Amino acid sequence: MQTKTLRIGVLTGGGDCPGLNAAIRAVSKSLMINCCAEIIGIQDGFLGLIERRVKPLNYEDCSGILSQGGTILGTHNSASPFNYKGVDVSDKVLDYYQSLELDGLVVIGGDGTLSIAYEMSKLGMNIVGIPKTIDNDLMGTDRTFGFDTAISIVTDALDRLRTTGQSHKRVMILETMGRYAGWIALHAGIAGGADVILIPEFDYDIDEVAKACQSRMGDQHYSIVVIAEGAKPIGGQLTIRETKDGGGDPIRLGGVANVLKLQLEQKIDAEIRATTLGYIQRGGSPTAFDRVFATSLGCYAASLVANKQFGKVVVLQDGQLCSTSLKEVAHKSRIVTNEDSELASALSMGICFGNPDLATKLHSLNK
Ligand SMILES: Nc1ncnc2c1ncn2[C@@H]1O[C@H](COP(=O)(O)OP(=O)(O)O)[C@@H](O)[C@H]1O
Ligand SMILES: O=P(O)(O)OC[C@H]1O[C@](O)(COP(=O)(O)O)[C@@H](O)[C@@H]1O
Ligand SMILES: [Mg+2]
Repeated sequence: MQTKTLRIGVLTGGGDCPGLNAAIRAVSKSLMINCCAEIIGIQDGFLGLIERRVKPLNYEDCSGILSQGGTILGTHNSASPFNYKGVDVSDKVLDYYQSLELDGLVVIGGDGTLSIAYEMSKLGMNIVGIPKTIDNDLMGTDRTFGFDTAISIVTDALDRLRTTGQSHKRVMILETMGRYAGWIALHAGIAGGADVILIPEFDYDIDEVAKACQSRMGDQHYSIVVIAEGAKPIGGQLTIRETKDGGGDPIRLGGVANVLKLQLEQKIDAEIRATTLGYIQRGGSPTAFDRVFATSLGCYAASLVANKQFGKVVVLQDGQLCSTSLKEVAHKSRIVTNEDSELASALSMGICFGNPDLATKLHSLNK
């Protein structure tokens, strides 16, 4: 009796990030090598399932892409089957999935894409998730791929801002991405030796920030401030770059570095310059760490598919790869908490977070 070839779809959804091609390559090659699977690439995330655009991926398609940024499949960060131009087309997406005769679908995405994946799995799709995003804000995993590359890019930018800031005796502000989570700013801020790190999790007191910058002006004559795009002053508003219609969160953040510059100019006697790094943070080649991590996640996902362990997402917990249910990660977001060990290190190094409550936390740690 002839056994049916396994047919597996693969899609990448949400904002692109370095390592997507490494993950596509790993899950596809691993399934081809170990299960003789046929791989169907879904184009542009869930939009490809809505608009019925797919292309078979062969072994050669998945070769030579390990170090490439972006995604060979394309992606989309506002298309949802549950809200496509205001209409719920999830039943049509399910019909299309069935007509493709797929045995399963590997969804490489962040919190938004994996929330869609969870809802589609409840309708009957066999889905395995792989966590990606520069934001590192996915619940249930200690890390997502793309994050390491993003923080190394931001760290490099901070090293460069330091030499120009030092030469001109200026306050240099750098704005990072990350939506409502401060992971990129926190980790790159530590790696880049920032004096001030402002993140969405803790609203900042402008007087605290001004005090930290002013004291550095008298001593070192320059200072480095890292601010996450989702940070805001106590009692203030988010800085919104644009709102986009479509599914999910319509808010696109951006521009807070300039807001902070204007606020600080009222408070301190120093020249201030603001830089917004933007999409540079998620373009280009992944770091060696992200290549290895994305490869491991892809291979683990392939083994879940081979064992028909659907409704799961591969995660990293306490240094070990394992899986959790899509339900555990859907409709949630992981942010920096008071208990975070890197936050504690930063506080202990005297980095200002513009928040007196956090300084109190440090005092209680030292008691
Ligand atoms: N909580 C949610 N529930 C359902 N769908 C969501 C949710 N959040 C976002 N989405 C959908 O997922 C898309 C991708 O989310 P986004 O956060 O941009 O990317 P990522 O998958 O990288 O997190 C959004 O545009 C939206 O259509
Ligand atoms: O590409 P857009 O629509 O401007 O979105 C920008 C957002 O995407 C990100 O780069 C990545 O976020 P996701 O991983 O959720 O897609 C955020 O850091 C940023 O706020
Ligand atoms: Mg997201």
